[in-house]
Amino acid sequence: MLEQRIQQNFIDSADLKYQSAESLSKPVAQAVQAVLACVTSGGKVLACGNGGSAADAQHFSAEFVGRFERERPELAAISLTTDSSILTAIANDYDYNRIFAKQVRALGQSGDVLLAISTSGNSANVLAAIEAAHEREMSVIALTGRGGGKMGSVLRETDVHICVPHERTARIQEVHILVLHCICDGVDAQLLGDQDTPA
Ligand SMILES: O=C(CO)[C@@H](O)[C@H](O)[C@H](O)[C@H](O)COP(=O)(O)O
Ligand SMILES: [Zn+2]
Repeated sequence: MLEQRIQQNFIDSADLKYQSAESLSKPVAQAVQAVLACVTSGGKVLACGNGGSAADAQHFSAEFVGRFERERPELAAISLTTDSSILTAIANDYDYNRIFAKQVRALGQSGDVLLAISTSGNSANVLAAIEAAHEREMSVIALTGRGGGKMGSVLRETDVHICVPHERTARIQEVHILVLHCICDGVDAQLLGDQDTPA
């Protein structure tokens, strides 16, 4: 019974990845071009999200700043989920919903990219970060699910929306991490060529 349940999770996750390969390849390619244009002209990626999506933001930033699969120059990315002093001060003195927006206003500059991750598309602190990014003339790459939620309706034409066609948070997150790896892989391929076999 338990093993059957586990197998079903694997099957559902794989099925969703097959579906998403078709529907998401275009916006993911747009995201690659957007972050590439940003980091090659001196900009940086600011990444945010809650819970598992906070982990995804950190995972992505680590692969940009450190490396993905191949050696290449360091790329500028900062996760807005990691400085506990900043996070607790803003949450304590203002509101939890402002933990990312105030960091975007402090660090964001025109030409930077906000990577905004939310499976529901409705997390208030991520929505506030998008508003702050637009104020700073940054573009937004939004990773969502469940139809995009409120995030879907605040994005601009110059932003990129990668909306996973599913309702379950866990399944959506599993595609989000694949999308982030595709962005890292796409950036590396554009910078280094696509001939090398990754380690
Ligand atoms: O990882 C999980 C569930 O798989 C949770 O930690 C999940 O990320 C949290 O409940 C988040 O607060 C959900 O926020 P969001 O994806 O709707 O923006
Ligand atoms: Zn999770």
